[in-house]
Amino acid sequence: MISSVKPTAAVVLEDGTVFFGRSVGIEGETSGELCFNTGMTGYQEIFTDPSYYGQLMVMASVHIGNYGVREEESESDSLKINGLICRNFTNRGSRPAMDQELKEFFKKHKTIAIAGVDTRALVQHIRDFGAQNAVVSTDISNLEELKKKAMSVPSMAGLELSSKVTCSDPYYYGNPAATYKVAALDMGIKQNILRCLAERDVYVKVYPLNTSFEEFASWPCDGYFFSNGPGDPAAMPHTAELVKKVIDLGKPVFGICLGHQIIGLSQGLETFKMHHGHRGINHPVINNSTGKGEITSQNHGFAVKSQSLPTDGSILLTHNHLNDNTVAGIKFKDKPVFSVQYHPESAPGPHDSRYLFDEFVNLLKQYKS
Ligand SMILES: NC(=O)CC[C@H](N)C(=O)O
Repeated sequence: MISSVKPTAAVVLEDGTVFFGRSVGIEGETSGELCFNTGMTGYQEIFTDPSYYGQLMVMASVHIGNYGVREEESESDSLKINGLICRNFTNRGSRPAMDQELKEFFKKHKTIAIAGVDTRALVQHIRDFGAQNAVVSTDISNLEELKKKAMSVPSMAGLELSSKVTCSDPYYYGNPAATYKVAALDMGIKQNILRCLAERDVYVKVYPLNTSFEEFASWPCDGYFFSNGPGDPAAMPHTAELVKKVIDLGKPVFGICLGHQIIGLSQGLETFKMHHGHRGINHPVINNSTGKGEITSQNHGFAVKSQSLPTDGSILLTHNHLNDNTVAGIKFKDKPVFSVQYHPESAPGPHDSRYLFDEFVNLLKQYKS
């Protein structure tokens, strides 16, 4: 135990390991896939990122809540994680610009948060034994029962979750008089992606996941965007079909994270579930054409298999993750299509990779002329 306070909550892993803590928000029980994020800042953006839907978030950073919440800095309209596990949870944030305490935010969105957990040991456990499911509960009277429940949580592999976080109707973002128009498929799109496009003179029409190809392709636009999102990309064959048809239209296409994975799947590439994924704001990536490194924001548990890239050079490996050499970016040789596994919009994280939005806009410009 790292706290002398009596435990009032626990995380029970499917392998039977138990970590104790105390409840800091609402009482109850929640479950999902355990993952950890190593970012030192940016908890609000992380907790509201729709790509985390279905996951229990362990924050490796020790202090959570110390700068409160500012609603307009959310990446979506609600908290998207299934539950929070942290070490120190601060009840009183100190930042003039905050508009509420993180605790209030968790209460408002009815999301369970527990603190006082030995998160260093828990992160090492996930790192050593891989991602696994767990239950978080504020009732710790029957740990055996919680373990059974943890074992029955559905595996993330094979789960389609985008439909839970996509918009219900199409909407527009940005300036209608902007120079460029882009149709975006919302698989769980982060706000900052829309801001990054709008800031570059792009007007975006955002479509729900279940949009037909005919409808998606009917808006007169200069290019297409496929967003980030939760779940297993291999569980979305209909979306891969739509993406393939869109790519065949010949207009510029850009994809981020889940969008990147589905662009890969649409061309016959394969994806796999990683041991414990990449989630943080200092992941090193190399741009293979410039030889330059970039420090990136990442959040993914699946990746494109490098061995599945075609040997004829029709799809180029533009970026690699420097820690494990996994595929971090691809580009089509003969089409204006490219995608990255990481988050150039950051939020949170460094801005090193914003140039990718500029490259997309350059393709839109070339296409228009
Ligand atoms: N941020 C994302 O788009 C995540 C993509 C996918 N759900 C994964 O975990 O790999």
